[in-house]
Amino acid sequence: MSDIPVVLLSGFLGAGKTTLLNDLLKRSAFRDTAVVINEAGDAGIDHALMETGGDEVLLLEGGCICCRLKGSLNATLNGLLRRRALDGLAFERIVVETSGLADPAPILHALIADPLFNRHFSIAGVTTVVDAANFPATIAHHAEGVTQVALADRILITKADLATAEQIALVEAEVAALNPLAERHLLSHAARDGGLIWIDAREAPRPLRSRFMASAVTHAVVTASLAFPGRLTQEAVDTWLDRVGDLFGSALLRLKGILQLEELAEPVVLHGVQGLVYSPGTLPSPGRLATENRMVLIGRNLEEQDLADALTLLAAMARRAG
Ligand SMILES: Nc1nc2c(ncn2[C@@H]2O[C@H](COP(=O)(O)OP(=O)(O)OP(=O)(O)O)[C@@H](O)[C@H]2O)c(=O)[nH]1
Repeated sequence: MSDIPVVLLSGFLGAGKTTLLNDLLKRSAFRDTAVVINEAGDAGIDHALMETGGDEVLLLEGGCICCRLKGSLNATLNGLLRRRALDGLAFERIVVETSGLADPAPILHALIADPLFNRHFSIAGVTTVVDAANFPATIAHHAEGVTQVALADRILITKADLATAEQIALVEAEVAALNPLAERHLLSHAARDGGLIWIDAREAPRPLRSRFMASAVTHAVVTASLAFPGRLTQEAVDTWLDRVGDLFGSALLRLKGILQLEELAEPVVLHGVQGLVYSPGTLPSPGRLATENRMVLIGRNLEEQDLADALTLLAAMARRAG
């Protein structure tokens, strides 16, 4: 896969997204990163900026690129791609800072529905920033705060220096209830690592702790995942996806899978958002995922058992070797 990985950086208003981006942009390992921001006013990026053209694309001192969202995200990404081809703008990865009130699901949906996006880019995960002091209040009043956490592949809990140990423990428990599978990190002004924004969803996820993991506690967000052996035909996967679409419709917020297909030597990656499923391709170095299938379903207002049943059905469709 020679496509450009795109990470969505999500998190509620003031949670600390820009602060993390500033740290990321100082790291030499990320000098070939393009950052898309969507603030109308000041970028908040505190590097010395050097304009490379009359438009919204800025070359930062350390070599990174900062680009203001103009029109749709798809148009902005394609604009960056054009500038890369025509003006030699150099970047290998993109981080998109989403608005604090944005639900990542429609953003992911718009990206994967676009054939041009799929030809040149791939989704490399959602990283969500959570404010240790304010998270309970955020999710009590804003549904977007819940979805931002539920759909994350990695969660960074910021402002640990402003919260008590009890507050942090409460936030960690709430975050784990909403999204038991995401990796979690605690950050403060003294201990910050913007590099953690980066996550490649195509990399092997961490092992599941049990055959089934489900969490249905708060805010009606349910997550279920299953690891299972065997190989699936493309036809079986298509049938299963149709079935899942019919059963859950738009209540299924997200689907993430790594599957062994009979037709392919390497495991294939699947992303589904709001009824649309796409595959960015196969995992070139699957490591321990060379033989196993994994599927994660995240839904809203669904029964945990229904998600588990759908996963069991998929596992039953896999043929065992020999
Ligand atoms: N004490 C402390 N303050 C932090 C930390 N992270 C961010 N802040 C502060 O929180 C405020 C908001 O941070 P931003 O990085 O601008 O947050 P944002 O998510 O980009 O905000 P929006 O653009 O409004 O969505 C700033 O004053 C930061 O300095 C942290 O770990 N500790």
